Amino acid sequence: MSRSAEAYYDSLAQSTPPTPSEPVTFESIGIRRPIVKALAAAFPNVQSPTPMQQRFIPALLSGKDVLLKDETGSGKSFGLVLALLNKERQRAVRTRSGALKPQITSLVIVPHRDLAYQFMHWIERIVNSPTVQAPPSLASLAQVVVRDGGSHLKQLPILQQEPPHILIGTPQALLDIHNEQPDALSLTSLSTVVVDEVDYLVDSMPIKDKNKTHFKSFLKAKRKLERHPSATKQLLDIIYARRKQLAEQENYEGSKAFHQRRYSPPSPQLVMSSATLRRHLDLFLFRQSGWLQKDNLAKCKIPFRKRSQNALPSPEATEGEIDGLGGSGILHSALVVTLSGRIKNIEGAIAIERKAVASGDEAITPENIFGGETNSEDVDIVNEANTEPVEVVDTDAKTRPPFNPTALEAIATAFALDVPSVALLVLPASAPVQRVVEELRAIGVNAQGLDLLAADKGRAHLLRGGDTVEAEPTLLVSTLATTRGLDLPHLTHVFILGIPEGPKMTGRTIDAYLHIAGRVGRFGRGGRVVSVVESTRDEDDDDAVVPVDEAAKMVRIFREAGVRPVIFEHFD
Ligand SMILES: Nc1ncnc2c1ncn2[C@@H]1O[C@H](COP(=O)(O)OP(=O)(O)OP(=O)(O)O)[C@@H](O)[C@H]1O
Repeated sequence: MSRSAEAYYDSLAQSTPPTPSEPVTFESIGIRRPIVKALAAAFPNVQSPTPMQQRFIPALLSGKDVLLKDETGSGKSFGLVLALLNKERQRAVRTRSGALKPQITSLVIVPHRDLAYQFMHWIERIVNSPTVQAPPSLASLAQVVVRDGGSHLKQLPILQQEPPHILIGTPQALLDIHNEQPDALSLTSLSTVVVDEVDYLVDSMPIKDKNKTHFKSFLKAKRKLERHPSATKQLLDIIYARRKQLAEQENYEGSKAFHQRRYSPPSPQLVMSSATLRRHLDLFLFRQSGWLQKDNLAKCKIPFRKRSQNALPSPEATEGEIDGLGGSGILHSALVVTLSGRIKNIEGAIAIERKAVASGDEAITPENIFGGETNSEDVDIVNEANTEPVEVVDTDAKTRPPFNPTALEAIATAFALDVPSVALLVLPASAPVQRVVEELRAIGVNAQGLDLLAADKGRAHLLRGGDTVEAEPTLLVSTLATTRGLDLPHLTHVFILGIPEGPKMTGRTIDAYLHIAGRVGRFGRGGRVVSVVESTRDEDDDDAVVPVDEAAKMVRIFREAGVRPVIFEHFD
């Protein structure tokens, strides 16, 4: 970037926020006019930058490192895409023939394949906007590298022949490519590196007091983490090897190393983003990693607003008054499946006034759906409505169901009663998605695996706006590992099976809950989050000693996250 451009963006980043009478536009924060026009045509709902986009986009365009933290669904990833599209194409290198060859400008590291494709879809939509005349080829603008049965290595020649402006990839796929052909990613001459969902990709340990009893096991776990760094850590260590070395030197040699750092060749700016950033990770990134330029860093963060108990909604609150996480109007509920097979609301849930979401005059009750034993005739009738042919589940040939059937039944009932259009079910990280889809279909739910590569399924959900109502409500099924950061605009409900990141309760558990819940309530929309957990408590014997059960953990998650659960009306 030229010095004058850098100074211009820097002045935008430094400038005092405009007064309310001065409308802030994407152009006024440095996005070029053709991109703004294409954006307006492709995403008519995106009219002006959010306050956080107003802060981080100019900072990114000025070449600063950026640490970005804002609520789920607040437009962080989308704003990053706009800023990256806006960047000047990276310095071209002279080939032997003397021609100028473009290089990869920005590398975006994301935790899973579907998020990579989401970035790609956004770029594709902007580029294919009718306002863009003679659009560049999509491959020259952006490419995705993900591990799909080893096919990512076949992409090497394409990457080398036509390096994209923006390369989006999952960490292991990128590392594989780098190990195979170190020049292919031109890692050290990139202009920008973005790590989205950084707290998922870079692990760190909470700081422990040496006098505490578990200090030895903490040290052991810490050493293990250091011996086996995540693929993202390895990549960042490669890209920022020089920065790291100088940062370490600076610790010992002070100002001499500081001057060396100032005059050493530029390294790519680093942008890291997430809705949750625990203090120990913040400290690790800032003090220990050596990746960031501390004196050229914009920290664009809103603090996590953990509300005090008093700030929680009163029992008399109505739906509109509930200020949920990740946006206003999210309702959080939890259904508990007891040892005796009952399904009931979690202890402490409050009742609120609520408009019925399910359509139709006839009252729908759990009994109407699962009144007695579900027999095969019932299943066939309901399945007729499914748009997809259903693979018949031969239960005899199958092993034991991976989940408590009553828990799946609770989800099916809640889905039938409350979901008007599209809901998401999030399973634990390594759960068998297809198997659960089959089990749900067998009990009449129009379930589909969330697959953003299949044009007729998940991808369609991703690309459509938020106002379409499905002819038949759909339940998209995914896992914790594949939902981080996904934007499904017309989702109204999220169901969570079990304790996220369980069974141990740590800060990551709370963060995982916040991220899953954050798939609804995006950009000020409402939504509902329903967890379904099992209880191991004996209802007939209050004094029986039992191991800490999922229901008790769920109560703790709500408490730590500052959420008061509300009663899911259709259950006890
Ligand atoms: N300035 C804007 N005005 C209106 N809508 C916007 C704006 N910026 C982004 N959006 C919309 O907000 C939604 C959420 O965006 P995005 O996925 O970037 O959020 P996020 O903060 O990255 O969420 P998460 O933390 O869950 O990853 C998208 O549907 C996007 O179209």
